[in-house]
Amino acid sequence: MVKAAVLGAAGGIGQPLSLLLKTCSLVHELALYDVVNTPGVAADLSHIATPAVTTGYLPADDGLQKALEGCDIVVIPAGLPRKPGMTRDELFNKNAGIVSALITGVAKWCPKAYVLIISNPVNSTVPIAAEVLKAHKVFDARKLFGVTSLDVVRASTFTAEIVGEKDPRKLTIPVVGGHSGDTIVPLLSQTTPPVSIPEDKVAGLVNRIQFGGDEVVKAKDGAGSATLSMAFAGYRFAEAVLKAHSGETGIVEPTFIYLPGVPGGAEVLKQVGGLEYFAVPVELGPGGAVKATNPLIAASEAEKKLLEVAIAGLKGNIAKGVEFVQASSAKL
Ligand SMILES: NC(=O)c1ccc[n+]([C@@H]2O[C@H](COP(=O)([O-])OP(=O)(O)OC[C@H]3O[C@@H](n4cnc5c(N)ncnc54)[C@H](O)[C@@H]3O)[C@@H](O)[C@H]2O)c1
Ligand SMILES: O=C(O)C[C@H](O)C(=O)O
Repeated sequence: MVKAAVLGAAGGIGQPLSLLLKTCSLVHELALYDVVNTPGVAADLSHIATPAVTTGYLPADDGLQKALEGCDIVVIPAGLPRKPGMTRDELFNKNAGIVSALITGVAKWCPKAYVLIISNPVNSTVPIAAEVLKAHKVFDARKLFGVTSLDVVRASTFTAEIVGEKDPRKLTIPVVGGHSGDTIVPLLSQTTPPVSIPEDKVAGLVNRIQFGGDEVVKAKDGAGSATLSMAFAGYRFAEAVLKAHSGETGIVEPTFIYLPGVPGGAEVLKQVGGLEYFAVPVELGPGGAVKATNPLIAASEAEKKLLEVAIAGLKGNIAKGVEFVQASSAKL
């Protein structure tokens, strides 16, 4: 029996993501938590004829505790989205506190759950989550994931457009680094099956993958950022974790992880100047991350330059998250 919780379930991502989880045959109980509107969202979803029993919780009456108790997987899209002109880092001041409070709940009530962080800035909110779990002595790096799947989905979609592949799902592209602008590094040279991208199109394609989020923020014109494509991508990653949990083998998905705590992570860490967090394709198993793969060694010269820029950007983002928790850890 698998219990899943969505924290931030009434939001733009939370609602469609909860809908997809409600239709997932690997989920038996679905708990929706938000500071608003979850009773309505849960009532609505509960009429769908699938087995997952769906309940909604608000902060009152120990709602977070009730949502999290017994959870096997917690997906967190709670927090503010960007408006045009903002960077993801500008969300830090609001979202850092939201994520650390929710992870404190995870540490207390479901410390063994897989935790999938969607809330931005992912480059900092994942280190925040890790530090909170460490402070509570329940940190298992194999179960904490920064969800970078939207970058992977975009890489397939935009590359397919350029090479004339009608079904983007056929293209697998390792996207590594972090989740913001030039910390996102698509390793197009390692696309499988191999594709031939016209040389004059490569830089534009890389830029579109790195700044795809801005494209949506701009188009939504003040009404938020990617929600539907994110729900698709977040569900894809959650389903991968659940399939691996149920024993399916051979599942590999890129995700932003704490390298020192994942088998194979030390190899990647050496290659990224000692950064402790980095997204790489990760093999998943019943306990979460089984092995971090290292596609960086085979990066092309141009990709190595992109990696240098990503590493420099990530350093500050990661330190900011770690320092936020260390400065406030007395309050946890
Ligand atoms: N990782 C990614 O690739 C990715 C992609 C898209 C968006 N995001 C991020 O996901 C987050 C959510 O985006 P959205 O478009 O769904 O925003 P939204 O504003 O539509 O929804 C956020 C929800 O979080 C809830 N919330 C706020 N504080 C909370 C708390 N303390 N506890 C529980 N719930 C709380 C809000 O009530 C709201 O329902 C943003 O930070 C956004 O930047 C990440
Ligand atoms: O761009 C954003 O702020 C949301 C998200 O991180 C995205 O990549 O779409």
